[in-house]
Formats: sequence, structure tokens, C-alpha cells
Amino acid sequence: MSASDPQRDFDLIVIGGGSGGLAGAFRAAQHGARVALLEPHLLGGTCVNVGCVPKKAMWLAAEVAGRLRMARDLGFDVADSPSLDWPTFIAHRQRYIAGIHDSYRHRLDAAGIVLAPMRARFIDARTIECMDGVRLSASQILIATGGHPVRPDLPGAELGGVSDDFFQWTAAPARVAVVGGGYIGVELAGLLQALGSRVDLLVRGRLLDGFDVELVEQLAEDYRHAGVHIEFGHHLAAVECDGDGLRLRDRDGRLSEPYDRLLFATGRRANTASLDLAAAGVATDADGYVQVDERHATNVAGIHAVGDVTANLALTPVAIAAARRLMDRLYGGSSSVLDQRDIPTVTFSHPPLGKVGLTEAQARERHGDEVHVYRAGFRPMLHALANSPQRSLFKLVCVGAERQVVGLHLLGEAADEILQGYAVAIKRGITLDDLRETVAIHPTSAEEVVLMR
Ligand SMILES: Cc1cc2nc3c(=O)[nH]c(=O)nc-3n(C[C@H](O)[C@H](O)[C@H](O)COP(=O)(O)OP(=O)(O)OC[C@H]3O[C@@H](n4cnc5c(N)ncnc54)[C@H](O)[C@@H]3O)c2cc1C
Ligand SMILES: NC(=O)c1ccc[n+]([C@@H]2O[C@H](COP(=O)([O-])OP(=O)(O)OC[C@H]3O[C@@H](n4cnc5c(N)ncnc54)[C@H](O)[C@@H]3O)[C@@H](O)[C@H]2O)c1
Repeated sequence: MSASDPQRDFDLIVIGGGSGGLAGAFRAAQHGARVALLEPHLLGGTCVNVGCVPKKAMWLAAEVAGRLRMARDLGFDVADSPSLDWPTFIAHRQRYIAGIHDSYRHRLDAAGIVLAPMRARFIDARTIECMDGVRLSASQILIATGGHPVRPDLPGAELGGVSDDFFQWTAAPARVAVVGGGYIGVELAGLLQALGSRVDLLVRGRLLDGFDVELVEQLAEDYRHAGVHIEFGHHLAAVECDGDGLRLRDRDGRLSEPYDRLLFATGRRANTASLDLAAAGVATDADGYVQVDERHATNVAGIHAVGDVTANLALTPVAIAAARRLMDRLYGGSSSVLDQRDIPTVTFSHPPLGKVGLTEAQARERHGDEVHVYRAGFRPMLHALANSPQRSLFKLVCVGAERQVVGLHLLGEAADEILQGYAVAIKRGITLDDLRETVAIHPTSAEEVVLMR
């Protein structure tokens, strides 16, 4: 499209070609809608380019490093400290990502979706202007512009990087400080330590708020064994730079040892600044997220929003599921609405930590004495063989005389792969008896779920 084109009219304009935007565009086109998609950067957005995918690649590299160390302990002829050549690994990672870009391009072409590689802003509630001045109009507009990482507002913060910067690194820094105890802080701290850095994880409040406290404590123990230094109650006041590197000053004035790198994993904000939402009258909440109802409708008829630009759970499958259901309602005659309860999620720590449903604390708040908790703590076989201290902890939260399963929490090897199937079962309302009537697969970690006492 160019500025000489007349204004183009579509059924649907999708702003943002990340997880939510692409899923919405494909589903609407499948239903026969004429769709335009605007994306000024790389197709796939955060998840594919600076999120889930490159993160999981680095996590896998870190897991391989851990396996190599265990292999050596088990008698394999492996170097004492096997090291990773980052440029080689990154070439594999980026080749994988380039394949995803190609696949999206082919699918967009095949679906007849018009892709405009441009930033969009609202002119009014039906009209979008691309950065080259071309105007597009549609009766439906989907905002799926995602979010971006934020640094805390303190002196010297610009000396630290954020997760987007991490994916540009080409070597493990010798000493690194990670600030923030959420998903990203825990994931990057764990994988950097496994890949050879000495990591300090600086946590202001709780570690992995929202995950089961007991499992988080076990994970912190596993991290300590792996060499990650976790400092709780750390309040960063300023970042300084001298000849030795970056030093952190805390709010009591204490100055840290020097670090080669500093990473902020202190949360994300919605991408709305470039959209000129006011021109369309779209409302945002106090934190800057686009306000939507459970059907992902904004306050303006015909304008919807999904994904990280809203205050919904910031997870790729949530953005995708919301977008698909929305398009099924708009163009497919469906009335299905995304059920935001019991959404499974995993922190890709070492070992991974997963949850679905209520934590023990949430269950007790809602159901009091009706709550029954079952645990299995064990060393997975490979770790026991190799004398590695890493432990697994599984926890089942049940409610009532029937012992309905309302939460499952898994910390340990393969937790990321085990959880998905149980998420289906829990959504179907299974009880403890259903688990106990299921014959175990032996010897596995997964069998502990059906054998829990
Ligand atoms: C380091 C990291 C690791 C993560 N790991 C996981 C994980 O393991 N599992 C998981 O489920 N989730 C993970 N997430 C979260 C996941 O990436 C997001 O929830 C998901 O990408 C949100 O999708 P989205 O479509 O809402 O936004 P995005 O994927 O961010 O896409 C938004 C797109 O909109 C474009 N855009 C912005 N403004 C405009 C404009 N004005 N005009 C046109 N286009 C615009 C942007 O360029 C971007 O491509 C991770 C996130 C990060 C940062
Ligand atoms: N595996 C996954 O599914 C995955 C992985 C990464 C990210 N995500 C998604 O992306 C979202 C964003 O991740 P995130 O880790 O950036 O955010 P987060 O909100 O999960 O965690 C931010 C952390 O930074 C802390 N913090 C905030 N300001 C601070 C300050 N000034 N000083 C010190 N600490 C501060 C918070 O207390 C919190 O612990 C997640 O909530 C999640 O939904 C998912």
C-alpha cells in the first residue's frame, strides 16, 4: 500500500502482528472476513522474537549444560566445565525463529490477509492511519499491540538492560545482577547461572507471587544449590558505574560488588502510546491497559482488544484463545467466551515450576476447613543417580468430602510437560479418587501425581 492508494475498506483491521493479532487475523480470514494486519516490526511479536521462543531456546541450552555436568558425574567423558559457544547456539536459535517468520508470511498470503508493515494510529473509531499516511477503515478493529519491558525510575537505571536486550547478548557475563522476582527474573537468573554466569537475583518482595509458597521455597533452595545468590528485601536506589563495572546502591546506601551486566525484570506496560486511543474514544485503566469486558469489547462499539495490551493474564495462549473466540463470535456465529479460570502456566526455571487452579492459600481463603492437601517430595531418578541435590515437590489441592481437585502444583523435572494433561482433567472436575483409580506409569516423575498421599 502507498500514500497514493485511496482509503481501503476492510471487514477487520488488526493492529499488531504478535500472538493475539495473528491468531485473530487468521481466524477471521478463515470465516471469510477481509482482513488487514498492521505490524511495523517482526511477525510474531514478543513471544516469537523476544519472549517465549528465544527464552525457551536459552532454557533448553541451560538444561543441556546441566545434563552435561550430570553426565560427567555419572562417568561420561565430558569436560569439567563444558561451556557454550553462544554465537553458534544463537545461530540455531535465530534460524528456528526465521522459520516461524517464513511460516507466518506464507500463511498470511494463503489466507489473503493484507499485511501492512507499518505502525498504526486511530483517526476515529472506524479509521486507522498507517505511518505512511494511508488510511484504512473497517467496521471492526482489534487492538493487539502487546507490551514492553520497563526499567524502574531511579538514577542510573539506563545502565541496566531489560529482557529485550538480553536476547542481543552474545556471551554469558561473568557476574550479573537480575532485579525482579517475577517470571522473567527467575527464568533469566536460572538459565544464566546454568550457562556459566555468577548470578545475584535481587528480590524486593515475594519470589513468584501467585505460585504456591511451598514450591517456591523449594525452588529457591534448588537455585541456591545451583549457585544463584537470592537476596530478599533488596530495595534498589541507584545504579553507578566505575572502572570495575556496575555497582548497585540499595536504599540504605550500601554499594554492591561490581557486576558486568545488570538486568531489570521489573514488569511490563501496555503498548498504547503510539495508538492515539483518544481519537477513537477508547478507555484505558489506571495502569494504562485497554479496558475490556469478558468478551474483549472496549467501551467503543466495534473496537476490541486482546493480549498484553489488556489487563488479562499476560500469556501467549491466553492472547491466542481470546482472539480466536472473539473472531468465532464476530464472524462464526459462536457465543463462546474464554474461561479465564484454571489456566495452566509454567515458569521455565531449573527445574520448571507449574501450576493450574488454586494455590493452597487461595483454596483455604475460599473453602476454609474443606481443603485437603496432598504432597509428594522426591528426587527424580537421574538426579538421585548423579547425586545432584535437586528435588521435586508436587502438591495437590482438593476440596470437600468428594476431594474435588481444585489445584495442582508441580516443581521438578518435566513439570512443564506433565501439567498440560492434568489441566484438562481438572477443568473436567476430577476428584482424588479419579487419580487414585488411574494406574501409574513406572518409573516416572509423573506417576507421583496419581500416587499422592
Ligand atoms: C522474556 C519473555 C518471556 C515470555 N515467556 C512466555 C512463555 O514462556 N509462555 C507464555 O505463554 N508467555 C510468555 N511471555 C508472554 C508472551 O510473550 C505475551 O503474553 C504475548 O507475546 C502477548 O501477545 P500479544 O499479541 O498481546 O502482544 P505481542 O506479542 O507483544 O505483539 C504485539 C505486536 O504489536 C505491535 N505493535 C505495537 N504497537 C503497534 C502499532 N501502533 N501499530 C501496529 N503494530 C503495533 C508490536 O510490534 C508487536 O509485534 C513471555 C514474555 C517475555 C517478555
Ligand atoms: N513462562 C511464562 O509463561 C512467562 C515468562 C515470562 C513472562 N511471562 C509473562 O510476562 C509477564 C511479565 O513478566 P515480568 O517478570 O517482567 O513481570 P512480573 O510482573 O511477573 O514480575 C515483576 C517483578 O518485578 C518486581 N518489581 C517491580 N518493580 C520493581 C522495582 N522497582 N525494584 C525491584 N523489583 C521490582 C515485582 O515485585 C515482581 O516480582 C508475566 O507476568 C507473565 O505473565 C510469562
